[in-house]
Amino acid sequence: MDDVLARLGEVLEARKGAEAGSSYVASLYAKGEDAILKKIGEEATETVMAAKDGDPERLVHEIADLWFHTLVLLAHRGLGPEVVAAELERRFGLSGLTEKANRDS
Ligand SMILES: N=c1c2ncn([C@@H]3O[C@H](COP(=O)(O)OP(=O)(O)OP(=O)(O)O)[C@@H](O)[C@H]3O)c2ncn1[C@@H]1O[C@H](COP(=O)(O)O)[C@@H](O)[C@H]1O
Repeated sequence: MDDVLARLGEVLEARKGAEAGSSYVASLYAKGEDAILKKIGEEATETVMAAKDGDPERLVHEIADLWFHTLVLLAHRGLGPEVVAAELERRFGLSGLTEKANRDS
């Protein structure tokens, strides 16, 4: 899983050098950050609607769209998926320590 996110992050970084209109991501960068934020808002709404709808395939599709557009935002800000992975890992480590402390007390 880390690998596909890392490879996608590299493609998103490389698209910064692409001509506007040459690809979906290049076009989104050219429209500016507000356009990326708008897509994130739309995909978040579509995720909620898919969850209410109850179709698991549609839910996975919409969450993939949501993750994808958040990765585009990160890349636009000069960041890669590894920064979010590191933050989640840090939290997981903290919660692991808390659980261990509770067990040991
Ligand atoms: N993973 C994705 C990906 N997920 C979703 N999307 C696009 O995100 C958009 C989702 O928007 P919507 O659901 O609103 O669908 P839509 O109505 O077609 O989109 P809009 O016209 O409203 O923008 C669609 O156009 C999808 O094609 C993606 N576009 C690209 N990628 C990956 O990003 C890489 C770079 O993409 P390109 O720059 O297009 O080569 C590719 O190799 C892919 O791996």
